[in-house]
Order: sequence, then C-alpha cells, then structure tokens
Amino acid sequence: MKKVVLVTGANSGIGLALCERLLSQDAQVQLCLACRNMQRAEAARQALLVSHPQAQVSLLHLDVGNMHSVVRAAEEFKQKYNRLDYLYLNAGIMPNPRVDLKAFYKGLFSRNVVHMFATAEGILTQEDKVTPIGLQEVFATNLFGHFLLVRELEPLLCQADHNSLVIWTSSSNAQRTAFSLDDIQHQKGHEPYSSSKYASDLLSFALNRRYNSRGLYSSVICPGLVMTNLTYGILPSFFWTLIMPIMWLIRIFTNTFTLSPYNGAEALFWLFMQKPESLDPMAKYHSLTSGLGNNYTQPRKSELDQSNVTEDTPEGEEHPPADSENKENEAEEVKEEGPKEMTLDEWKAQQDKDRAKVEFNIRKANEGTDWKKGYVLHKSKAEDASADDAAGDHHFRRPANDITSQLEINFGDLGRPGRGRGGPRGGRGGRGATATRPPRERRPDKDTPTIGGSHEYSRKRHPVEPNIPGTEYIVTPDSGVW
Ligand SMILES: NC(=O)C1=CN([C@@H]2O[C@H](COP(=O)(O)OP(=O)(O)OC[C@H]3O[C@@H](n4cnc5c(N)ncnc54)[C@H](OP(=O)(O)O)[C@@H]3O)[C@@H](O)[C@H]2O)C=CC1
Ligand SMILES: CC(C)CCC[C@@H](C)[C@H]1CC[C@H]2C3=C(CC[C@]12C)[C@@]1(C)CCC(=O)[C@@H](C)[C@@H]1CC3
Repeated sequence: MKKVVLVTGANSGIGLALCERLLSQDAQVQLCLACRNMQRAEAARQALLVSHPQAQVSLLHLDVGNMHSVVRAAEEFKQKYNRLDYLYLNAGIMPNPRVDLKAFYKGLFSRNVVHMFATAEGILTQEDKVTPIGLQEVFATNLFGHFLLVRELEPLLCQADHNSLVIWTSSSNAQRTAFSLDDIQHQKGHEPYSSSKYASDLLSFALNRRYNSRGLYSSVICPGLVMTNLTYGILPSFFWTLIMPIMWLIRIFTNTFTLSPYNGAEALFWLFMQKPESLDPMAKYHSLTSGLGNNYTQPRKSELDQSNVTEDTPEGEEHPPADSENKENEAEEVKEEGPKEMTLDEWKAQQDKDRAKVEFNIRKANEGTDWKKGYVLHKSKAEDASADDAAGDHHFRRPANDITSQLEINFGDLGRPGRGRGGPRGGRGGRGATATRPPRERRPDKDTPTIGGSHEYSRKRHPVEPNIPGTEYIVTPDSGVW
C-alpha cells in the first residue's frame, strides 16, 4: 500500500528538506505539499521532481493560520485521498524576533552557556499580532490551525487497518515558563513562539491520550538550530554565513546546531521509519548533528515535566542516523546538555521512583475552571457524541508536576461528511503495542450524519459552557483547550 504523507509548510526550509528525504527513501510515497503560497509550492514541487521525476507530488492550498482555509483544505484532501499515514505539522512562524543582547552577553559568561545556545531560553522575544478572527497569529499558525487540521482529517487518520502518525515540528525553545493557562494565547507576553511550541507539546500528549486507541499517534520533534527563512528573520543571512565557522565550533559543544535543513529534518525522517505505536508519547525527538557532522535522532524528556531535574546529564537513548551515510555517532557529544535536560531513560527511572507522588497529583480537569471566560474558535452543528477520553487515561502516567491535569481538552466529535470513519476493519496484526501505549481498541462509530458546509466561525468571542453539544473548539483561559 502506498503511504500518503501530508506536510504543512513544505515549500521551504525543513519541510522541503523532509519531502526530499522522504522521496529518496520511498519512491512510492504519495506526497502532498500543503502551502499558503501556490507559486512557492509549485516551485518546491518542480524542485522535487527534478531529483525524483517519477514522484507523486500534489499541492494543497492551506493557510494554516486561517481556520476557513484549514477546513477547505481538509475537505479537498479528503476528496482526493482515502488514507493518511503521516501528517507533518511543520509550518511555523516567529514574527519580528529580537535577541536580547544584554541577556545573550550575560549568558555567554554563565555556566548555562551551552543551554542558552541550544534553547535560546531568555534571550529571544517576538512581537505578535491579531488575525482577522481575533486570534493571536503565532498561536493560530503554530497551533490552532494544525489542531483543526487534525480534527478535520480525523476520518483518514483513524482507520481500522493501519496506524497513523501526526508529527509536530516543535522546538527546544518550548518553555513551560512561557506558557500560562491564564493567558492561553500568550497575548500579554513577548515569547509567543516559545509558548505556542510548548502548547503543541501539551496538545500532542493530549492527542495521544485521546486517540491512541483509534490508531492515531502523535509525536513532537525539535530540528535544532537550522538556517532557514525563520532564522534569517532573526539575523540576516549574510551574517549567519559570516559566523558559520563559529557555529561549527559551537557544534562541538552542542549537537543541536544541526544548521542545514537536511540535518534538521533528521528526526522527522526518522519518525517516518518507525512504527507509530512504538514511540514514547512523552518524548521529544531531537535532530542532532555531531561535531563531525553525523546526524542522529535522540528522544529526550519533554518540557512537559521539568520536575526532578538533576544537574548531570548523561547520555540518553540515542538512535542511529536515519540515512545510511552516517554510520557512527560519538559518545562524548551528548555531554553538552544544559542544566534542564534529562535523558529519557534517566527520566523514566526517576518517574518510576516518584510514581506515588504522581498519582497524588492527578486532579479533575474541570476543577476550579471558569468556563465563562472561554470563547469558541469553531462551531459546528454536529452533536457532541460523548467525547469521553477517560478510557485511555490510565495508560498515560502523568508527570509529577503535571500541567496536563489542568487542561480540559474538548474533543467534541465533528460531524463527518460522506466517507465516515473506518474502512475495512480488523486484520492488522503483527504490531504489538509497547508498554507506554494503550492497546488499540475499536470504538463504536460515533459519527453523526453529514454536515457538509455547515461549519461556522465565530468572529466574536462567545462565552461558552463546557461540552455544549455542537460546540467544537473551545478555548478557556483557565481550563485549556478546544
Ligand atoms: N529553523 C530553526 O532553527 C527551527 C525551526 N523550527 C520549526 O520548524 C518549522 C519549519 O520552519 P523552518 O523550515 O525553519 O522555516 P521556514 O520559514 O523555511 O519554513 C516555514 C514554512 O511554514 C510555512 N508557513 C508559515 N506560515 C504559514 C501559514 N500561515 N500557512 C501555511 N504555511 C505557512 C512557510 O511558508 P511561506 O514560505 O509561505 O512563508 C514555510 O514553508 C517551524 O515550525 C519552526 O518553528 C523549530 C526549531 C528550530
Ligand atoms: C555567535 C552566535 C552564534 C550568535 C547567535 C546568537 C543567537 C541569535 C542564537 C543563539 C541560540 C539560537 C537559537 C535560535 C535562534 C538564534 C539563536 C537565538 C532558535 C530560537 C531558533 C528557533 C528555535 O526553535 C530554536 C530551537 C533555536 C534555539 C537556538
């Protein structure tokens, strides 16, 4: 069966490099480039066809920051394809970035210098703006549009005969301190990028909890520091070229300086070759490049749980390069971690120790929430057919200082036009779920009848009550999300 892969933000940078690598790996793959600018998209398609003339590459017009566009694009995609194996949520923006030179200079002479270069923590700010429907642009683009896309493509992602993987291009810049449930779109602060990336990590965790039983898995990656249009927005490209020797030098100390889009796409590409059910829902998969230029992927404990962090950062579980060219990874390079990093194995061991504490920390999602402060992102006329995600809950051990326990993520079902969920049922076999994943169970089909063309968007923010039938995407400052 030919795999169908959808990549957002595929016309440049890491997204385009990923497409190139996917086609080199699997000539049969059906690739769909989802881009907001069709000229740039066509140029990317042509570039891919030069090196892979037989490739099946289609274009999809998608402005992921525009919710109308997302719904339209999803409909178009569903008309064209009847499956979706990999959904790469890669498009992202960092508008008007500024480096705080004072903090940078201070960081240079502190013991956190490597951590600073790996994460840009505390030295990078942005100026955000508001979209026509009243969302913050960074959150709309990096998070909401992608989440809506997942929901709209649910019938293709949740099919009985195969598992699917949603992959978020997150960042090591995702910081818990930048995210607040009291300011869910980071309207008040100056780190919307970091905040939105942290929120995508949270959302990926929630998607796993909700959807693993239906064959949909979600992972987050960090591509490292990569020279793309995004970084050329921070410093001009000639400056980056000028300091490239310094960057190579820094790479000896931090393997997060992947620098080229090819290297940055390593973890995205590596995930393409994994069984979705074998992945760790709490890990962030990092593209890393050693001082000698070798690529590899390493899962690290995500920022979702930063409690119990030690100063020492021994080497973590490390995966070999996804391509055959790079054969050796150096052991010494993993010492570069900053003080907040912890390897996955170390973290798992720590979590096992703290399990009793963890269980005390779980509280009801709805506790103490003020639903009057919520507002509707997207309304549909569909009935909310018992959006109960409790079934999968106990399979996911919650982190010790679990912020996800404070989130209510409303996964009210969308009414589905036409095809409906499922496909041929049963008969997969062979793929055993791992200890970190719930066993896949088929639920009775809860879809409501066709509602084609019935999506409505609220231009105003309406206060809402929780779980109102027919209300789909809810943002509440206190209780979370959608
Ligand atoms: N470069 C880096 O060092 C790092 C990047 N990342 C993440 O990697 C991802 C890819 O970025 P990168 O390749 O670096 O940068 P690029 O700017 O090269 O790529 C971003 C892509 O996203 C697209 N995009 C932006 N906004 C929208 C939108 N509203 N609708 C549809 N597409 C959109 C861009 O399209 P267009 O060409 O039309 O603008 C472009 O194709 C981002 O999510 C970024 O946050 C994470 C960590 C580090
Ligand atoms: C001499 C130098 C190399 C000067 C560069 C200083 C800064 C401009 C960079 C230091 C760390 C970099 C960094 C990012 C941007 C540029 C720096 C702040 C990112 C925030 C880019 C986007 C991401 O998502 C992160 C993973 C990057 C982390 C490191």
